[in-house]
Amino acid sequence: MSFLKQPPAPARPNRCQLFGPGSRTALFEKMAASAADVINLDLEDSVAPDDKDTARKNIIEATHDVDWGTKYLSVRINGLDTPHWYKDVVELLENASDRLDQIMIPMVGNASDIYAVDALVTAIEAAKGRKKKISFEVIIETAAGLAHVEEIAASSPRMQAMSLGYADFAASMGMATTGIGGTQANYYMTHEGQTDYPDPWHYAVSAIVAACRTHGVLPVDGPFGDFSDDEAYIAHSRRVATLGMVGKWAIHPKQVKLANDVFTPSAEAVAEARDILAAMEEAKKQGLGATTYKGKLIDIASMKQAEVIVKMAELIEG
Ligand SMILES: C[C@H](C(=O)SCCNC(=O)CCNC(=O)[C@H](O)C(C)(C)COP(=O)(O)OP(=O)(O)OC[C@H]1O[C@@H](n2cnc3c(N)ncnc32)[C@H](O)[C@@H]1OP(=O)(O)O)[C@@H](O)C(=O)O
Ligand SMILES: [Mg+2]
Repeated sequence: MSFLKQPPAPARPNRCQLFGPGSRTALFEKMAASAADVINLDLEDSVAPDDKDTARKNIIEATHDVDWGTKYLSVRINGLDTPHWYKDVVELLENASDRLDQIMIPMVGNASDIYAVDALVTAIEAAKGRKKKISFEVIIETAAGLAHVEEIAASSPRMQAMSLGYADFAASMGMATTGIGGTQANYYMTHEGQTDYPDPWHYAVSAIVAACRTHGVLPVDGPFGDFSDDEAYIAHSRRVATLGMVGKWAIHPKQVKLANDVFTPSAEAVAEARDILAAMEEAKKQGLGATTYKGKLIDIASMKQAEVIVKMAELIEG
């Protein structure tokens, strides 16, 4: 291991982040009753420009009036290139109840964006005597955000999670698609009559996971727009879970179970991980650093892989 230690990510389940517009108050109780670990009340893209002030008032009231149970309650503010964001932060932090856990900052391009929000949040917390320090999550959804992903992950002790925002990311990168995540019809390879569809998002997902794991931040996958296609949502979730992400957004309640199923280690996976740890304990007693499990090599690195799965399962079991 390098002398540079990899800090642990926040020890809380983050399998699914259910989004809902702050302008649709009828959804709030349904969101609170869902099985999502995280709730994202939205002031940005799902709220029309004329509804921003009403949505902000609705969300502030919902932090007082709705029972959010044990969910992690996050509010997505507007981007720092808009005339709304400072009002989002000031009015939320001056009026929302202590139930508010987190602010989601969209369209982040560099660490200075986070510095600006952190300075404003810190001042209001002090002025209002807020007890609970607000955590941050960000969306990587621009070319600049991806180019500066590591400085963003390291930008504030408040940073807890980082998501990939597919629609804005595709637009910012100039990608020839209007799809929000998933397989893209024109991103294919052919060989001797066979057609294969590789993953056009692979680099962005891996870059976010690497930056997050280096700085102890939760890597999360963003939206999947076609909520009629469960199979594609599951396939996309399995790919990003394999690459190290801990959860995915739901833009419709039917996606919550799909995400929870993929990002909750299966009983078989946990049992196998525990078997691997037991086999390595046995090997250690015999002075061995490597042994076999089901005919395959396992060694000290396999223990770290197995510990990831066991720790996640124990975190979710609570
Ligand atoms: C694109 C990137 C993003 O920013 S994504 C995040 C921002 N977008 C959102 O927050 C959208 C959230 N979803 C919705 O607003 C709605 O789900 C919908 C507009 C997609 C569909 O609404 P509707 O037609 O009302 O859905 P149904 O009739 O199918 O609803 C069935 C049932 O579920 C209830 N419902 C609907 N949505 C939600 C929800 N989000 N949470 C909880 N419950 C919900 C609905 O009321 C019905 O309930 P009922 O059965 O009791 O009637 C972009 O930024 C990027 O960069 O990537
Ligand atoms: Mg966006």
